Amino acid sequence: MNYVIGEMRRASTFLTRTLRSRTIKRLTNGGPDSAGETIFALSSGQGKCGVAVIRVSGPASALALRSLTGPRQSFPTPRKAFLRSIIHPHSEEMLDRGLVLWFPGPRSFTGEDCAELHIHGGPAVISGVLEALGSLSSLRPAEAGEFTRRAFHAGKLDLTEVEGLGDLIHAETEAQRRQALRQMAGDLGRLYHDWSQRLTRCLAHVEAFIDFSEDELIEDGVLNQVDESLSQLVREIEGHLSDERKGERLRSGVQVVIAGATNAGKSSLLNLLCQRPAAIVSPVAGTTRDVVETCVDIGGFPILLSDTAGLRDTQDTVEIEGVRRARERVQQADLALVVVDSSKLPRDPRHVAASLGGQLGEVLSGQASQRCLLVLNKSDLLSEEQSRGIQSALRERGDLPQACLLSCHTDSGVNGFLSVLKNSVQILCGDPLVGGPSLTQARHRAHLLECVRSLAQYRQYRDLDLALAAEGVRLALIGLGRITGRVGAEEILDIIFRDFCIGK
Ligand SMILES: Nc1nc2c(ncn2[C@@H]2O[C@H](COP(=O)(O)OP(=O)(O)OP(=O)(O)O)[C@@H](O)[C@H]2O)c(=O)[nH]1
Ligand SMILES: [K+]
Ligand SMILES: [Mg+2]
Repeated sequence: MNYVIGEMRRASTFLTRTLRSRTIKRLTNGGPDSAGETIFALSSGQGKCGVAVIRVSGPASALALRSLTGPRQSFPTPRKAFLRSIIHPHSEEMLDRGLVLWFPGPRSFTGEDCAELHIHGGPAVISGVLEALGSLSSLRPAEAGEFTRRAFHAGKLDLTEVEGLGDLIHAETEAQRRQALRQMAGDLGRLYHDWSQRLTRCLAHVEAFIDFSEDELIEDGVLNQVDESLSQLVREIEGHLSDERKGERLRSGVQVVIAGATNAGKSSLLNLLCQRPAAIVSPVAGTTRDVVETCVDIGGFPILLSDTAGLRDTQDTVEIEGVRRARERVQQADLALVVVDSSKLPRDPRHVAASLGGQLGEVLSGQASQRCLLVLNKSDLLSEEQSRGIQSALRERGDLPQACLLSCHTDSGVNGFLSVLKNSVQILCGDPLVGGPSLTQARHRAHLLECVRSLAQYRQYRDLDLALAAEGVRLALIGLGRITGRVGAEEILDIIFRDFCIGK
């Protein structure tokens, strides 16, 4: 978009006003109060290990490194590892020999001067070196997350990248690692940043229209272009939101519930999937009452598996509560594994599908859209003929969900079931490397919804009161900025300068 802006004076008034009274306040609280302090911490895990890494960040990092390596050893060149004796600065006792690294700011993780000491991982060595660092008056122990917070304030990472880093540290399965790594690399942040920039441009154009249209200093059609850009943006954000929570699910684990009639073998299936006797198995109907939960990795995807009480009518008050909890879990689950005792299915294959449909309805209680898999257990109890009959009934299963015939006792059919389960979970989580980056947190979803709502305000007031409409765009921008933690006056100015070619 090109504007015909005649007067520099007017333009600069507009800019100043944009800056002073309409700027979006920096959402990052300015910066760390602790800037200027030098912090240190053990960055590797607690407990005995081969190598431990101690990190130092802040202006006194060089001093700390010099103090702990003594005057007779040369100071390391940047970003290279050097073997050095680590010496207590006051007692001059040698504490260890290890690798030291020097990362002068701003080319460091935190953007500040940083040092790393790679020492032996024994508890006494670690505490000795930490004590030596603490004995230097300019240093103090870091608080939780303080290194990353400094990296954020230095602009090294935006909030989505910080969250990606946190997720990477906590990733337990391959797919979680891939998703976290992608987010940490800034894919998600870039997507939101691109949206922010487009919104900012729209906002600048609406504001310019408010200020200059009366004097006919502005091209016609500017607002139409804004309308079009905003509609396109809303479509993209809504597309990103309608991902069926794939990324969030992968991040926090897919909720899979095992449900069905008593004694169908639900607890046996749970134990088989987690490879340990997590739940009690017995021939007594109604053995499981509480929900039994366990986490399993199915083909790289994280699953939160819950075994539930068998569904039946009962007078036992404890069991009644168990059944209530089971039904609640089924409602909340991403995927239900409905377990059926196949040895109790009708002998006549023509009646198998109807019987399965009835049992399924009993478990799902009307939730037709619920994703589920049928697990026909105890196949070891079937005759060859029965087994063939069930298989053929399943081939013509009509509107029944996918079904697997297996035995928890002999493991027959279990591999086939595992691959069906993996496929279902993969569909629920998506491939974190394919397509746009996934929405991974409820926090992002909330801010994006806020953004879409605010853009509806723009449309609502566009022809009634342009100032109110512009406010909608501004609120949308704040919503997006909250996700990355970066919406600043400077960014608005950058775009205004670029688009308006003022003061080149
Ligand atoms: N023959 C055979 N028996 C099985 C199989 N799976 C489970 N069972 C037996 O079926 C009985 C019930 O198994 P559970 O795993 O306790 O069944 P459940 O569905 O959890 O039962 P509730 O918790 O009481 O609802 C036990 O005696 C198991 O040993 C199987 O594949 N074949
Ligand atoms: K049982
Ligand atoms: Mg059980």
